[in-house]
Amino acid sequence: MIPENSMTIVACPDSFKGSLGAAEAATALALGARSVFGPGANIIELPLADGGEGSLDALLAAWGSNQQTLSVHDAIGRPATARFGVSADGRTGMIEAAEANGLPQVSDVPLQPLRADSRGVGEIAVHLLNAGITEIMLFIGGSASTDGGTGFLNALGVRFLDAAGFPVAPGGGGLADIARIDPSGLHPAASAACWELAVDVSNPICGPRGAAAVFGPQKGAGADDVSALDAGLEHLARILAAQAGIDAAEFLEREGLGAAGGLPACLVALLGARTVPGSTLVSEALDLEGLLADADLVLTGEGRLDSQSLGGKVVDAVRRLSPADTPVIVIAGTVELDSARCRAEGITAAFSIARGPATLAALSVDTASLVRDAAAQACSLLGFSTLSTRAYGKPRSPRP
Ligand SMILES: Nc1ncnc2c1ncn2[C@@H]1O[C@H](COP(=O)(O)OP(=O)(O)O)[C@@H](O)[C@H]1O
Ligand SMILES: O=C(O)[C@H](O)COP(=O)(O)O
Repeated sequence: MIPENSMTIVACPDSFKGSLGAAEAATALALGARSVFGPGANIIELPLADGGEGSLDALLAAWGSNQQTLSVHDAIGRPATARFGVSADGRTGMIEAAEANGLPQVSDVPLQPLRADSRGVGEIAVHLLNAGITEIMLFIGGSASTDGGTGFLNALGVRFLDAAGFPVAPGGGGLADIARIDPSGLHPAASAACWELAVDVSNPICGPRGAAAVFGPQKGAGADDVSALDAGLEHLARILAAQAGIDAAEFLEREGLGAAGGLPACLVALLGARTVPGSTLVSEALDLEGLLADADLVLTGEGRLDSQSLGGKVVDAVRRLSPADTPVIVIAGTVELDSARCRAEGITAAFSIARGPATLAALSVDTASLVRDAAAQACSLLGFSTLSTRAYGKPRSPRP
């Protein structure tokens, strides 16, 4: 064991999708580091998320608060239970939208791409507003709905009416019938609240890269459904832009509005929500930059380290927020980036957990102990160079 009393190590991985949660991964990295640096090392476990699944757990862990649950409706209107969080000071509420409108929650029945809506997410928001919460963070993605956020706003009291003055059908299938949006019943605390919307994709609301064309098929939409949903979203976006005094052409092309079936569209136009990349909102909420500032070593990880990892995912946030002279080690199931690319991108080194040829199924069974061991291997080498030179080797990699 290499003793090092003053060393601070931050273990801040994403989950290994399908095989290990972020909290378990952080613990495995920490155990690996501890086995090398001993009990004196200050090891901070900080499970992270990129705004998708796991974001609620990451924030609850960091806030030290318990999850709460609420009876809501799932994407097809069935009773469901959704988790959400509230910060210890009671000011900030946190919603992981897929808890209510997630695709997995409705995969026990045939998918209903035209009917599915985001009402249940809005029901959580209403509960938070009723509790006096003034800041609401929404992590969206993995949704079953393509309704442009109309279900959400409807839960908050906004009415979407057809030409005859009747409420349109719920879901993306009703969007084309909207003639008028009536905000007169909007929850009284909604406009004054601060809405932060963490988007997991940068697609616009409609068009070939839009919510319906790109994500509709995974929600069960066939070609005709995609056309109907896309036309409905464009129609909605034009009405919203006109109502909110936003330039329609710019609104139709704005990045991120196509996340979670266009859910941001209504929130941005009617509630003034700010959209941010998911990993950015998680990092800000956890003060990742502040924690990394004091680190002597940063250990992170995820299932697969590839080019996508560098585009707004956890590893991207970690490498960008780590001080330039702090080693950043990635432990991953699959490492697609070679060493030159890693160094060029501000990752000191990346190691796969695989010790030899293995199937994903085999690696998945034992991921925690493999992560722990790979972390120990990396720490042994770093500890050796650190303690023998006291210069830490600081392999200067340019942070982008
Ligand atoms: N234990 C594991 N061993 C090897 N590869 C893994 C393991 N767990 C996940 N993966 C790989 O990582 C992929 C998921 O990547 P990940 O980085 O976790 O999620 P995402 O890319 O969605 O952020 C899986 O499809 C699989 O190929
Ligand atoms: O449509 C959605 O819910 C997402 O923004 C994209 O979904 P995915 O990240 O689960 O593919």
